[in-house]
Amino acid sequence: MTNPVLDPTRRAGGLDPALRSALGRIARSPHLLIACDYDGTLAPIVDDPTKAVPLPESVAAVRALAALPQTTVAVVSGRALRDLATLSRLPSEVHLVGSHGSEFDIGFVERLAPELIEVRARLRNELRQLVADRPGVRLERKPASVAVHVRGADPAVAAEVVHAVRTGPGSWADVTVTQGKEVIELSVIPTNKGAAVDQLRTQLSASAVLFIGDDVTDENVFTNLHGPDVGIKIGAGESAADHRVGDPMEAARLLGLLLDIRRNWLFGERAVPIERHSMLANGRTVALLTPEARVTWLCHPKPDSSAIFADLVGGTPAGHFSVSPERGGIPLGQRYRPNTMTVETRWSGLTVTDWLDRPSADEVPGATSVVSGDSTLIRVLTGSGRVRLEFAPRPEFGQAAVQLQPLGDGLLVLGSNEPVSLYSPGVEWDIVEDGNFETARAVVDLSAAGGSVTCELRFGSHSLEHHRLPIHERQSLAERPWQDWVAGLKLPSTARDMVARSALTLRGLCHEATGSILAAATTSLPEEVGGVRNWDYRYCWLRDAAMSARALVDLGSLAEAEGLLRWVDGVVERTGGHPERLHPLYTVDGYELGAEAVIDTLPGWAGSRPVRVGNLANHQLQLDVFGPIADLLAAVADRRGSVREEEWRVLDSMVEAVRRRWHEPDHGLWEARLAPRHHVFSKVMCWMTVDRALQMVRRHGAGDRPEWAELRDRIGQNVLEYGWHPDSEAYSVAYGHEEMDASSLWIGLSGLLPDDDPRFLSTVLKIEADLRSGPVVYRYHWDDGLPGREGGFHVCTAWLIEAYLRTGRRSDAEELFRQMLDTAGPTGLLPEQYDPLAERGLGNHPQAYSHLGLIRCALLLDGQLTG
Ligand SMILES: O=P(O)(O)OC[C@H]1O[C@H](O[C@H]2O[C@H](CO)[C@@H](O)[C@H](O)[C@H]2O)[C@H](O)[C@@H](O)[C@@H]1O
Repeated sequence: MTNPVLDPTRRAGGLDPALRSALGRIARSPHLLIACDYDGTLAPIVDDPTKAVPLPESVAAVRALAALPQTTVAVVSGRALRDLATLSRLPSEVHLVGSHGSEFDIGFVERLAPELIEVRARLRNELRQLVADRPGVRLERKPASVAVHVRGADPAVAAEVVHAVRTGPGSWADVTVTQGKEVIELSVIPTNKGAAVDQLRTQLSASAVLFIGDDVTDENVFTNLHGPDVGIKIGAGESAADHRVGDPMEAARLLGLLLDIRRNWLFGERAVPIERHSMLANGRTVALLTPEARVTWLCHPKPDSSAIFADLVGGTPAGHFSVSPERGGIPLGQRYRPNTMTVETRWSGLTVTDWLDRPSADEVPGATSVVSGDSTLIRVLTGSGRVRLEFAPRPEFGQAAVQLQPLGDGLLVLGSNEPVSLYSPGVEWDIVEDGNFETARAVVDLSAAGGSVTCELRFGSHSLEHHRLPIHERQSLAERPWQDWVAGLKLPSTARDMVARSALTLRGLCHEATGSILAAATTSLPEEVGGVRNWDYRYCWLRDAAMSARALVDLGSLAEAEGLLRWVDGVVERTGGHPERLHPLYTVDGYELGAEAVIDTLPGWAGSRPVRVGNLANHQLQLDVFGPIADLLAAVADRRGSVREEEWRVLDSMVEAVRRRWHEPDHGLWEARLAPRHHVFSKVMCWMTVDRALQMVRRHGAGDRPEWAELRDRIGQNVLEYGWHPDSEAYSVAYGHEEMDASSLWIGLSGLLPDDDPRFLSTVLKIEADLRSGPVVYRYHWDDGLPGREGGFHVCTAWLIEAYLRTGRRSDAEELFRQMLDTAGPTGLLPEQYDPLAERGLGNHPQAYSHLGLIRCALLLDGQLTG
């Protein structure tokens, strides 16, 4: 394709919008190869080739780009490699390719065959004679070629020389002719910058190439570009490049802009602190809001499906729905409406009220097709000012092309698997295209709109009809079930509001249709900023879910436990009579997860890559999982006063599974990707499974099971004997391993050891000494085989608080609990971890473990639970 020559005086500030948008897109490639020509591109053309040095602005940009992760920079020049290295003085991170692509710095310089050396000698000799009496013409010798420069010659002489070279030695067999700016070059090996760039692309597995060049010799690179690649020609002349800039200085600015965009994308600059996000939920869908009311995370149709808004881990290009006052400013605050999952974000003159609705035919008599039974995200904007809206849905984690079609009172989202529509009466959308994606932008004047505008993002529906109920009634309908539910809880007086919010959060993580409970609402929020400990928690772990349901049972709500136990029943049934083959986690539907995968188009929260979906822990052996379920069954049975038939069946299966496998080493609850060990926690949980089963049969009239009692005692004796590490004077992480692990507190918390047993007391002291750091307790400090480190783990903090209480250290328990509460975000939510040095939350958010720990501690401190 040939482009018209653009105004070469154009400055980067006035960069062609198409080029700016192409730069924005390619800057977000998972692995980007940036290849630049040298003379005329990084270095302005000068008369004396030995004086061509790169612009300092270009050097700064390419150096910084080369230092970025997943980014490779190469200079592909017609110059001899050695000459290029000497003149450019670029650092070794920048790959150099010389002689028009035949000399590489990374290991595949071609050696000349003897016959080619002979041709080169003839060539040098012939050209020397040819230019001998031509003033201003000079030769440049390279390893496999000779360049004849005519820039210094009179134009008539130059033309004569070029003709003589071309028709003379240029016509020899074995000689390749390359003509550039005031230079003609004869090489004894075929050269082709296009092939060289392709070779680099393959070697580096680059997902896109950006190439900048000025000369005719760069054209075979431009011709080879395809797909997401971007080619930029400098200056005038025919070109196959899609874009053009005026001169090397403009190219330098362009590289600077690319650096800014890519760095921003890779490191998620200005990432919102994790704990400051609020969660919306309706028992079916979860979404996260930033403190500025930006919808930053929403997966659909299930909470473990792909995200349609993944801004949280991918920045703006990964999809968001933003609202803000046109005049700017930061919000005055954000809060949950009391005892609901409705979030209000307030600026001066603007309040945004967000909730996830679940319209149902029962609630809305005579409703029309707008009622799909699926989720609707409702955003009510009230106030008096002008408000800016940006709606950028990006289905499939931003990997599916999307179009927005204005229709009637809203927009249809086209390109998503499920129908999605945005009903937004009174909003005039401006649709902007960016590659395969469209974004809708609007400014609404709330005063002119009567003080309020409502946007309804309808999932599972393409209906843009008006809902017959007024919005305030729909808000009440959505809020009442939450309020009624909280009103029915037996909340402690200790941290009452925080406990209520934690309970609502756990309830929000429940997937009502199936009964499963998510471990957290997100994937890949990092355990270390910039680290690789990023996991997908949008699934139902047997352990976490059972502990969550247990916390709600303790608050007096059995429905979530009943739902979960039905889900567990289905999962156990699908093992085909082999409960010992239970996986640690399942999809919300109760099925096995697909393979763990990385979405390399997403840079991660604050640049913490990779972003993973799925979870390899799915294939681990974790023998502890039965304990929390048996504990939940026992708690439910005690509350309800009876045991259901399917619950006995599940209990029998669990005890049988423990009987068959308790003596095996396993991967343990922290899911370290290491060889199996005899984990103390797993053994204690096996003991607890049988202990709670016995408790149930004894309390609920199913007679005694002496063989269970014998099994329980055998497991108990085993772990008490082998789990103790004499050097640590404590129960350690695993048999024969000295390192401590917070989960070993369960030697006492489970009831296996009495509270006043010296071995428990000693274990508590050792864990406190080794693992507590200010307001948090780390899981462990042993080498789990992964690079980097992590924060303190909230649920471990909760376990230590319980251990303090059990061992008579109430004031320590109260103090640590207060510190734990202080780490929560402004709306009361907790992620998985906390970094006591940086004083910030880490890990997936909100995390069920953290909230169930908070609830249990408050109940214990209040004396409502005896432990
Ligand atoms: O592929 P490149 O990096 O652009 O190299 C092409 C040729 O560049 C050099 O010559 C050109 O730049 C000189 C300095 O500005 C200029 O005086 C000359 O007229 C240009 O043709 C270099 O000397 C050649 O070896 C390269 O083949």
